[in-house]
Amino acid sequence: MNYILNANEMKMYDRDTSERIGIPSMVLMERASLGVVESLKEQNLKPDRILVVAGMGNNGGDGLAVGRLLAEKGTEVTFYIAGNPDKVTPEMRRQLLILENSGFSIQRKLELAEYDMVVDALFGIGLSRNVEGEYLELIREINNFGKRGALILSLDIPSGVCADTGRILGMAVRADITVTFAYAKRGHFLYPGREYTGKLVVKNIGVTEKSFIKGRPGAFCYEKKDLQGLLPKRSPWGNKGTFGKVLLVAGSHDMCGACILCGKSILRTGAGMVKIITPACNRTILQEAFPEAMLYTFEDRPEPEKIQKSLDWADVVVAGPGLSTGDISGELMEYLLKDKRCPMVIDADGLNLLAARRELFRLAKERGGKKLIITPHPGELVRLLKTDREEYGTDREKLVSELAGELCCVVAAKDAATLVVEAGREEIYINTSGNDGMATAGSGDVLAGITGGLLAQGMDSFRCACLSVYLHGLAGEEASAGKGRYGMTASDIVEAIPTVMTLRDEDFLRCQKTPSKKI
Ligand SMILES: NC(=O)C1=CN([C@@H]2O[C@H](COP(=O)(O)OP(=O)(O)OC[C@H]3O[C@@H](n4cnc5c(N)ncnc54)[C@H](O)[C@@H]3O)[C@@H](O)[C@H]2O)[C@@H](O)CC1
Ligand SMILES: Nc1ncnc2c1ncn2[C@@H]1O[C@H](COP(=O)(O)OP(=O)(O)O)[C@@H](O)[C@H]1O
Ligand SMILES: [K+]
Repeated sequence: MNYILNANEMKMYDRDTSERIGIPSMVLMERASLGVVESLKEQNLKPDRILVVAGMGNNGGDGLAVGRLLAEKGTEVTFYIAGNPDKVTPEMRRQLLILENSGFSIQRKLELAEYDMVVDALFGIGLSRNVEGEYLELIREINNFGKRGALILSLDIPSGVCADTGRILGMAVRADITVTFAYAKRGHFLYPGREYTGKLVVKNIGVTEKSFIKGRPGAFCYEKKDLQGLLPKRSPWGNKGTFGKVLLVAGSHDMCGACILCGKSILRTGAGMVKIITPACNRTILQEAFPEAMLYTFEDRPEPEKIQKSLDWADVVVAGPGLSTGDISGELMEYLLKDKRCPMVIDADGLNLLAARRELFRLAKERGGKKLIITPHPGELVRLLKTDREEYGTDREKLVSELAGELCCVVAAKDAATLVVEAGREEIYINTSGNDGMATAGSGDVLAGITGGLLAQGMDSFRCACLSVYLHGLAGEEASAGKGRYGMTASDIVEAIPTVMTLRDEDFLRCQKTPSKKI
């Protein structure tokens, strides 16, 4: 697990490290710059001629120090500074003095020569408003150097990207590599900032969790090395009942594929059994395409006793994929929501039904608590909140939290960077796995299946939703590695689930012994 910080958190921890713990900020700056040089070495990058574009803040200070360290190693460095000298920070002033004392010249007019690399040190996490005037021109120039073939290295965050939201404040540098310090920032992972960040490298500079005394970071993500501690334990003497029975209520006359994609994902994730409630027209195709599933198929309308019996059997309910929003589906959802015994995952048309019928929304809210996970895509989220896409674009995190609060549940708000939020929990999960190949029909059904499969193995709702989203993204990456982002389909994502959940035997055994991580 890794923390993802906003600008205020980073400033607070930087300050604590220098003022309370006592590591001088010039030392932190030197470590940051040494980290940048080290990361160039790690990536085998040996630029001969570089341009450093520095602002008057501490990000600029990092830039001058990086340039100085590279010059020591023989790189030809051109230093350029922008901004009002009256606003220079003490650390940046000191860096300027060091350069002056070392005999370097510093330009105030940009030299349009050829460079192998441009170091973007104009703004870091201190950017607080839209970029204008001289800065706008500079960012355009830096991007032009990039278009002409120079490698663009951003320090901490590409200048112009908002560290808290990933929004572009006027215009931003398009980096090839961003080296950030201590922890990744939200803007590195939230779009469009993620696209501008390029390859992200995080370097330790001496700021640690010891500085979290005034509050922990509000966001985190998972990494591959966490899987061992996160995957549900398997009992060696378990049977298919031990690993969970999932009731999948999905599919309709024209949508059978959703049952298959979702149902297969449930079993591929390790749950023991799946039973599908779906219209009779889907019976033959399901038996052929998905022989592992048990079925209750109905002709005109499902019998309440049969639904009841299925609910008695189930450990977890997944409802919605391909369900359609007709009256029969509405009735089915009502039965499912009224039975509050087992945890439930609602996706797709299940959510559209909640949005269209306030009574169902109310029933969902009543069963909330730890027992409900919803997985809306942006369109479903907007429908549920009766808002519009414009508001979604303005403050997505606020809307997702609002929805979690209203339904008292866990929301996995799907998007290119999926967020997971739980009602009453301050910490949010920001997903970092996956790629645009996953924007393909049925991909969401796979996520609903993974979530149901993990929930059936006894995971807590919030951790289950975070892990499901992460695994789903990893399976998407695996699918694109094989089929490419153009050609991959949701079925490829299903088939990739086992690969991303496979631990080497020794890791698997260790995973059984390590207690599950608390977050
Ligand atoms: N001890 C520390 O504080 C450390 C800080 N470090 C670096 O310091 C950076 C943060 O430094 P600062 O807080 O000085 O901030 P920045 O260097 O990011 O720049 C902020 C400066 O730009 C001005 N500004 C903000 N938005 C503007 C706009 N749109 N147009 C024009 N001017 C604008 C601000 O008023 C401020 O003077 C980090 O990103 C990181 O690179 C690192 O050296 C690690 C240690
Ligand atoms: N550009 C992207 N990068 C990463 N993940 C993506 C991207 N686009 C879509 N996804 C993921 O793909 C899934 C699409 O789900 P959804 O829209 O519900 O598809 P469907 O309705 O076709 O099943 C979501 O989990 C989403 O997070
Ligand atoms: K920068």
